[in-house]
Amino acid sequence: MSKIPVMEIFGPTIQGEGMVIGKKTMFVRTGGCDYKCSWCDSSFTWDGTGSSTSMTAEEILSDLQKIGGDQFSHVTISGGNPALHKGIGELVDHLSQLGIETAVETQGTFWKDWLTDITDVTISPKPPSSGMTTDFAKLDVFYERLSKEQTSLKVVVFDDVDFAYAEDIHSRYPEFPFYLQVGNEDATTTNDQALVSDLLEKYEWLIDKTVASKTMNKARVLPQLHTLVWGNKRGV
Ligand SMILES: C[S@@+](CC[C@H](N)C(=O)[O-])C[C@H]1O[C@@H](n2cnc3c(N)ncnc32)[C@H](O)[C@@H]1O
Ligand SMILES: Nc1nc2[nH]cc(C(=O)O)c2c(=O)[nH]1
Ligand code: SF4
Ligand SMILES: [Mg+2]
Repeated sequence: MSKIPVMEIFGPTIQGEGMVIGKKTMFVRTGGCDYKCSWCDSSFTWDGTGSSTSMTAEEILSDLQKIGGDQFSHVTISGGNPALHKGIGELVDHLSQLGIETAVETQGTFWKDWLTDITDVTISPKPPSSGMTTDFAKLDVFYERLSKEQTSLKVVVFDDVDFAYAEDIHSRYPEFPFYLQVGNEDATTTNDQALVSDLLEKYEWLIDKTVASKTMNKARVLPQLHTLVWGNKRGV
């Protein structure tokens, strides 16, 4: 039984991003990441400013039920990079035995076999503005092993260079549904009004870029809905 470092368990809330945006879900956020994106909105999972609790799959399930009661049937596992942790396989087994759907958010750098049992897999390769470099051989493994029904690609875009990177990703992996997401440049501000106005302006810019791109005819463009509703608040 391998333990999982857990930073936070919260919900039910709505999935604010990507392929199941708007869906009611619980969140399990794991600690630790192999990346350190310059603009990471969850850097407390890896920069030493947050603390994790080492938990078994059974303990996580019990907390989910304690916090969410019978008011959920979907659990999103995010991080950090949840694909660093072997023990999540057991959690996914328990949840699917209970008829609870699962989602995972990962950047596509480490494969785990339990990923094939996840209902909604979001792979989010990182554009140049993050400061990270994509290992395409690793992404190819995800493309080979996951079905297009259970998977989506989501690229966060901050500028023109990121948009060109997004076009490249979508072209390389055409079978996976593709999502563009507005980048939040200030993931710590508490000035919600200024943040929302800035994010909506960025959203319009990203829509304009998408409309003008023949590569993006099938793409979907989304904001982070939770940020528009709750700003940079944690645990929502
Ligand atoms: C915090 S990450 C955790 C999962 C995984 N490490 C990953 O990056 O895919 C969850 C999602 O938030 C996105 N994200 C992180 N910081 C962001 C920001 N400042 N603006 C918009 N999206 C952001 C990531 O790209 C990813 O899609
Ligand atoms: N509501 C809500 N939706 C989300 N979608 C992805 C999130 C994440 O941090 O991985 C997230 C989050 O933290 N909250
Ligand atoms: S890969 Fe995800 S969790 Fe890791 S630093 Fe980047 S955005 Fe943050
Ligand atoms: Mg987030």
